[in-house]
Amino acid sequence: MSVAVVGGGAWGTALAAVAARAGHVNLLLRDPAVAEAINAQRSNPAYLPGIALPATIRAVLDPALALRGAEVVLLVTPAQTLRAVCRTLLPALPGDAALVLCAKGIERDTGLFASAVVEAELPGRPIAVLSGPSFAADVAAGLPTAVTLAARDAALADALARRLSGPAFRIYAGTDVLGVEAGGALKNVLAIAAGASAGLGLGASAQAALVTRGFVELSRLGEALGADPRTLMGLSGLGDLVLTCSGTQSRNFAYGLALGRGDDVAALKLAEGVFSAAIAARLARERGIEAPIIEAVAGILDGSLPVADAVAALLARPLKREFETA
Ligand SMILES: NC(=O)C1=CN([C@@H]2O[C@H](COP(=O)(O)OP(=O)(O)OC[C@H]3O[C@@H](n4cnc5c(N)ncnc54)[C@H](OP(=O)(O)O)[C@@H]3O)[C@@H](O)[C@H]2O)C=CC1
Ligand SMILES: O=C(CO)COP(=O)(O)O
Repeated sequence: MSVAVVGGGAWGTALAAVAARAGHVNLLLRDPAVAEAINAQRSNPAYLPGIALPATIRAVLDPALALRGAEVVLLVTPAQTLRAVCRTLLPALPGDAALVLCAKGIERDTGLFASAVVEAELPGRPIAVLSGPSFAADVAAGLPTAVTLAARDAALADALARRLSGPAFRIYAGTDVLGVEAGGALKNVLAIAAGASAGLGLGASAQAALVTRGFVELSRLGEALGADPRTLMGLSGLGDLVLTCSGTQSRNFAYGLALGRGDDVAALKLAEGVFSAAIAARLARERGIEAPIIEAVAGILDGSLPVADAVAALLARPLKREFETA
């Protein structure tokens, strides 16, 4: 299967590097300087400095050139850009190409996950989602990584998992599209909370409590949205939550850390949780799901809740059972 990747940031470049080990890959991006660096120097200094890329990646600026003959197209731009990117690609997209959606977020104006956005913009296309605990730099460097790829069509998921896996990049196939998307989007919001806790110096015990109670919120909301609990317990849910809450290699954690320390966040890298927090809180509220950590992150980000007050509010919640027994 011939592969094209849309988005030459950290994750698009890393996924292109894996896919290019099994054959030529076109990488569509929009910055001529990055394209030149990839094609001439086999590196992406803007997004993955110091990592050597395979010669079988060709960086391309023209969608028609990049997508010609593509059987699999990975969409790897930020979640809020997905709708516009679909519209840009439409004229050049081969009719039967399978689309693999790699962004982790919720469209903030609509509350839709990536698959629903793409189904609306490019109806009738074969769609899969890829998510899981995987830092781009680790994947591009060939370090062992495992992620999930889900498509409603199980045979498609299996075929894509085989094509896109690499010697150290293991893709587990599944069919729970919504579950994979929910875990990927919600863990980013929770990682901001974990980072803020670290920035406030609340200690390792608080961190563990936040991750654990955060997972309860991810599970409750994910299940209310239709996710299979086993998916939420898997790589794209619990697995990615643990990774993203583990330290500053995560941009979402780093963003929360800066908030907790009272530092300026303006120049920080992409943190998808910033864009998903308010809509995640709204989705929870609409379904009557208690999600105090997600609510707190949304309040901190919209400026209505000072970070210290968020901690006080979480600690002031009434004591209750950890879970209800039958
Ligand atoms: N980095 C990681 O470790 C992982 C990231 N992800 C997810 O992948 C998605 C992308 O992240 P990542 O690659 O890291 O982000 P980066 O910030 O590293 O790169 C974003 C890329 O998207 C491009 N882009 C941004 N806006 C548009 C637009 N409107 N139209 C076309 N291209 C656009 C940028 O182009 P330009 O340079 O021209 O601005 C850049 O190439 C996110 O949802 C993230 O959560 C998932 C797993 C791991
Ligand atoms: O999704 C990721 C790891 O699985 C990357 O996390 P950040 O976007 O927080 O860096």
